[in-house]
Amino acid sequence: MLQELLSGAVSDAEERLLTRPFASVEAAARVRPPALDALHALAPTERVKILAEIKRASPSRGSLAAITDPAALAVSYESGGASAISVLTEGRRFHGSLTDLEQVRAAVSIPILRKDFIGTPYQVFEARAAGADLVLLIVAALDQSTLLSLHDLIRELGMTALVETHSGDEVSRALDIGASLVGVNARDLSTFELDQNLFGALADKIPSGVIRVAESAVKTAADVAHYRAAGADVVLVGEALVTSDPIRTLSEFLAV
Ligand SMILES: O=C(O)c1ccccc1NCC(=O)[C@H](O)[C@H](O)COP(=O)(O)O
Repeated sequence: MLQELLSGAVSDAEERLLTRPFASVEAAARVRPPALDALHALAPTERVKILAEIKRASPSRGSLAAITDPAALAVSYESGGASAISVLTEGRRFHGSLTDLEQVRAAVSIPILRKDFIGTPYQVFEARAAGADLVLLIVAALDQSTLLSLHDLIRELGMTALVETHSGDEVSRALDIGASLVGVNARDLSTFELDQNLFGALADKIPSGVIRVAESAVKTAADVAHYRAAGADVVLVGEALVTSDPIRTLSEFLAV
């Protein structure tokens, strides 16, 4: 499933390349105002931070929320206290787009993550051109040299990579490329199985100085507290926010 999601996202980008050549996207990326400092926004503090996701649908859960106005939802996230916003831009299974990201960029002043299946430099330039400050790199989807070169490009463009892992070996690979922001996804992206204890099992492998992000499977404030107790600096939440009153839910989650 993961390789299918990656190859679908890469071929959709190849389709866009036909009408928006590489050089013009790269130029648009390089002339944007500097990216926001996501490492500062997500830095560890005495309180857990929330990376709030705009998620219409997913392969594991189907349709979640209509979200006709992603910018309005992003404004709610920002006013509810989210530290950064994740925008799922994958179209086939998550029903997102780069237009969503552009609209969110115009509406909020906190960092924005392009959450997608990234496998090529073109997609990284697209992210920056649309206003992203962070880009997701999924270790399981990429060989080590591609992971390193995409990570270097993200940094060269002044952005931050959220390097996502799902095993101890993947955490080692993330640290080997010099990741400063490492996520542990409770969701196995091939089987969709959720393991809320995986973050706690891997957190010790992530050294201090590297920001630790617990991803997925948060339904309640108790779930946020579970991740916080296991060492999460940041918790990434999608479904629980898009299927509730986000401001109320964020206030419960941030009270942990
Ligand atoms: O959510 C899915 O079904 C999914 C399937 C395959 C690849 C990625 C998938 N989701 C991306 C995510 O990692 C989540 O959207 C994110 O961590 C938030 O998860 P949740 O709070 O459980 O909605």
